[in-house]
Amino acid sequence: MNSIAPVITIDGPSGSGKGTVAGILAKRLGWNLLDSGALYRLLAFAAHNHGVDLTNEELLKKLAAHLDVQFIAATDGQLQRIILEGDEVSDVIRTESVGSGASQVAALPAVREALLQRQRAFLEAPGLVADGRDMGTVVFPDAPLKIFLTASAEERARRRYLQLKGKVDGVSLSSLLDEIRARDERDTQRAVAPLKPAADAIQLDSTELSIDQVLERIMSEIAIRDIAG
Ligand SMILES: Nc1ncnc2c1ncn2[C@@H]1O[C@H](COP(=O)(O)OP(=O)(O)OP(=O)(O)O)[C@@H](O)[C@H]1O
Ligand SMILES: Nc1ccn([C@H]2C[C@H](O)[C@@H](COP(=O)(O)O)O2)c(=O)n1
Repeated sequence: MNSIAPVITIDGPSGSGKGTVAGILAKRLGWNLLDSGALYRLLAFAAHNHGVDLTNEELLKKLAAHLDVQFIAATDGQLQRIILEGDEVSDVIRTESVGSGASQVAALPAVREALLQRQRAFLEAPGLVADGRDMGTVVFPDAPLKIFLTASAEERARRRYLQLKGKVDGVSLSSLLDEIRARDERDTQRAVAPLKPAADAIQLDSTELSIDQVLERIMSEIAIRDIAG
């Protein structure tokens, strides 16, 4: 176990429920939270604002190293807030187009390298819940509990549809399914830190499970390992 504090990693494809589960778990345990996907989303969003092409690895690396971002922890009545260059961007970075841009910049080795230390710096006492694609394989390989959360692409598209319906114009189930499949393909097939379960990860298929059932499973793994004090 890390000498600073324990880490629980939750990796998996888009829409599997990682972010939801990681947020609830961090709150329940009173631990810190790393939403690593938000860093890639912020980079894609900042690149768009600064007119940087999503294939320009050298400029993206510099932008990643100097990203002016603040994560404000969730409080009882409020979700975590994200501030980029002084502006609140918590909602605008959640669109599927920013997600797609994030998936493109995330395939660039220099970008991943530039964001590595920034992600590891989230590890502070009393502990960290980190969600993403390579938390258990690359960023925190010594984590005492690694979860790989999946669900069928159809179920993930259905969840996303329910999440966006009424909030985003022109959203359709079939286009969400296409986007999820395209993102899965890019995230699993890239050469560097592809989405895959760590050898010692517990694989959890949430297709037929509620959020509470997923949390219950993870809490029982925490209890078995006695990692939360
Ligand atoms: N087990 C579940 N059953 C039903 N709905 C769920 C479940 N888990 C998550 N959801 C819902 O699915 C949607 C997507 O979940 P979430 O954003 O946590 O996924 P994610 O894996 O973090 O996706 P991304 O990687 O794209 O950020 C949310 O609306 C969430 O409430
Ligand atoms: N550890 C991570 C986290 C995210 N990414 C990339 C791949 C995703 O498609 C994109 C957005 O992530 P999300 O917010 O949907 O979890 O960012 C990654 O490569 N590694």
